[in-house]
Amino acid sequence: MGGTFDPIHHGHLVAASEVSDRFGLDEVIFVPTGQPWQKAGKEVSPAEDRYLMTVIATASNPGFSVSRVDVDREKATYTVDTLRDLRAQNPDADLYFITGADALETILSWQDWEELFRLAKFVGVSRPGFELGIEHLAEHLTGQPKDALTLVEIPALAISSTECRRRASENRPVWYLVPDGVVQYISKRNLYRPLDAERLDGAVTVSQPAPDKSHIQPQNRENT
Ligand SMILES: Nc1ncnc2c1ncn2[C@@H]1O[C@H](COP(=O)(O)OP(=O)(O)OP(=O)(O)O)[C@@H](O)[C@H]1O
Ligand SMILES: O=C(O)c1ccc[n+]([C@@H]2O[C@H](COP(=O)([O-])O)[C@@H](O)[C@H]2O)c1
Repeated sequence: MGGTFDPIHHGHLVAASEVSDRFGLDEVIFVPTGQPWQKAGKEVSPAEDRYLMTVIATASNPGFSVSRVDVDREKATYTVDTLRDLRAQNPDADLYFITGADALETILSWQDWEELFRLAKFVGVSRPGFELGIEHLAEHLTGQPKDALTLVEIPALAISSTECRRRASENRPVWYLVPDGVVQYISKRNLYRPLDAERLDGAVTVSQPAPDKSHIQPQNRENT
């Protein structure tokens, strides 16, 4: 499953889990983009932060892993390259590429899109606010195997990374929209920092009070 994951949220994780169950996948590989060319001009967090948040979010699931192929490639991220690299690393695997309804809508604008269906089977998942359809692709799928593209309804989670970033920048909670470790990573790295930095600094001070040392004996204090 490819994505910018800025930050990764429970919508991504539910999509991966549902598709894994539906297709009996051995593993779901999350592939954070390196340089998402269709988001050029928009502010995107450093690839290393997005990669680490993805590692944190998936660490507890033995069926999930994270690949650096896109993060380490020193050029714009194209799915055609992602799939070629994953194919080279997994020559005997059946590859599936999981994509949400919104991304599927734009697939004909992707680099070398004609090649994509030769490299992997595609799975399009439902997403609130977007039509899950293949009308725009129908003529391009003729001649392809029936399972070249499958549409899957998943439990609806109206979560987006955009909304998570907005909330974080307004100092509103992202708890339960993203995994707990990702909430903590966003705070630790000051990602999506509010414009009003003073307000954030205040909030950090309040949420991270100095440790209570009143239980430490006076002689111990002298030793520290
Ligand atoms: N809530 C969701 N339900 C189903 N699929 C989703 C959901 N959120 C994202 N996806 C899919 O996950 C993939 C990666 O998405 P991406 O990292 O761009 O997240 P996003 O929430 O769409 O981000 P942004 O709001 O910054 O555009 C895409 O294929 C996208 O369609
Ligand atoms: O290959 C392309 O040209 C292309 C263009 C836009 C998006 N994609 C892929 O679609 C996935 C979701 O992208 P995004 O930007 O919505 O996070 C991710 O794996 C991207 O690399 C791929």
